[in-house]
Amino acid sequence: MVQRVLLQSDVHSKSDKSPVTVADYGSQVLVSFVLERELPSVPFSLVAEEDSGDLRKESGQDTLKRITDLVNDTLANDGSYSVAPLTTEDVLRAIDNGKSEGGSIGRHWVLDPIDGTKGFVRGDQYAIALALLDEGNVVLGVLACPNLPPTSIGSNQLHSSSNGVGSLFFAEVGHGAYTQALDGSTQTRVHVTDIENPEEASFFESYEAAHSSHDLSSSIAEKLGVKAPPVRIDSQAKYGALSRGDGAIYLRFPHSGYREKIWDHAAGCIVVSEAGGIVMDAAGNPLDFSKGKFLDVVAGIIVTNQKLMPSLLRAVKEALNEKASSL
Ligand SMILES: Nc1ncnc2c1ncn2[C@@H]1O[C@H](COP(=O)(O)OS(=O)(=O)O)[C@@H](OP(=O)(O)O)[C@H]1O
Ligand SMILES: [Mg+2]
Ligand SMILES: [Mg+2]
Ligand SMILES: [Mg+2]
Repeated sequence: MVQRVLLQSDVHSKSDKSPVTVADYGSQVLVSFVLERELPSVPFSLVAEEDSGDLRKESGQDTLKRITDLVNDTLANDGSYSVAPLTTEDVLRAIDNGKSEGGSIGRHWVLDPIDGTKGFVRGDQYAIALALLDEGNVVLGVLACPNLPPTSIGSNQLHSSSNGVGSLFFAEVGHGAYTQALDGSTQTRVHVTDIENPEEASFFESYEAAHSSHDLSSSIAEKLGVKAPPVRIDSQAKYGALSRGDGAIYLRFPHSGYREKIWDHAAGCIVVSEAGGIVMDAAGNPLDFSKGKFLDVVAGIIVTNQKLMPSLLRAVKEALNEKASSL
């Protein structure tokens, strides 16, 4: 809904030049509000992407007002909470609830209120991604993908909003991964594909070439013998689609200097792992979510099933060596 009516004036640029919209802030306010109310007995710590800095400036006042109206309309339409309308101060405070640093001690919620903001603004794929860290390990993950159809996708169905209902994925450590349509239909367990032959595999990568090297992934795919063209979609919807076998491999190789954040991978990582897949960095290390808000990965992130991982790792090492020797 917000995606459909979003005005260009509601898209802003952050200090790192990435976009943020009233929907990113509004989603962070709503998730923070609901977590606090639903789980009052759990000490509340939230590591979330957005902060209130720009909204506290004079230039941010109109945006803050629009976020507050959006959140109040959403709460009123939903009707689950009978509370007085939130003030702009309440909204700033709810956003700032997301300031925790995470780490290896205790429990922390990890939130990307809109992952794939560029996809959201384009009308393509995006996700709301929430995970729970316990002593540095991801123990719970939920991915809502409003534009990802609940049935398996082909590459031709991905680049425009689905007018129908989207997909929800969730996983708890040791209990498998599940999906259901976002309208609340029955839950089904998901499994990654059991393809062993890379010639039958297809792979996902970022839609945005600025977020992941398409050249490197194409060289890896070629070495591995993958025949299908890349399926490019925004956000952790890639992890969701992979968890139910829509594709076999996800390759992510950010350009040098970029540091990955935990909220871009925590929920997706547990969904895929509980669906039987493996998520590693390019050196074959598991992702370490215990170091605060950054993920220190070697070169990039690769995801696939147990059978394909050894040959994928070999192809990645070869492609990275070739790239290094050509520099
Ligand atoms: N330069 C650069 N390199 C690598 N990654 C970056 C970069 N800039 C941003 N980001 C992060 O990418 C998140 C979305 O990327 P995705 O790969 O999921 O989607 S896509 O690239 O838009 O297709 C995106 O998440 P959101 O900000 O939540 O949309 C960013 O955290
Ligand atoms: Mg962002
Ligand atoms: Mg993100
Ligand atoms: Mg985001």
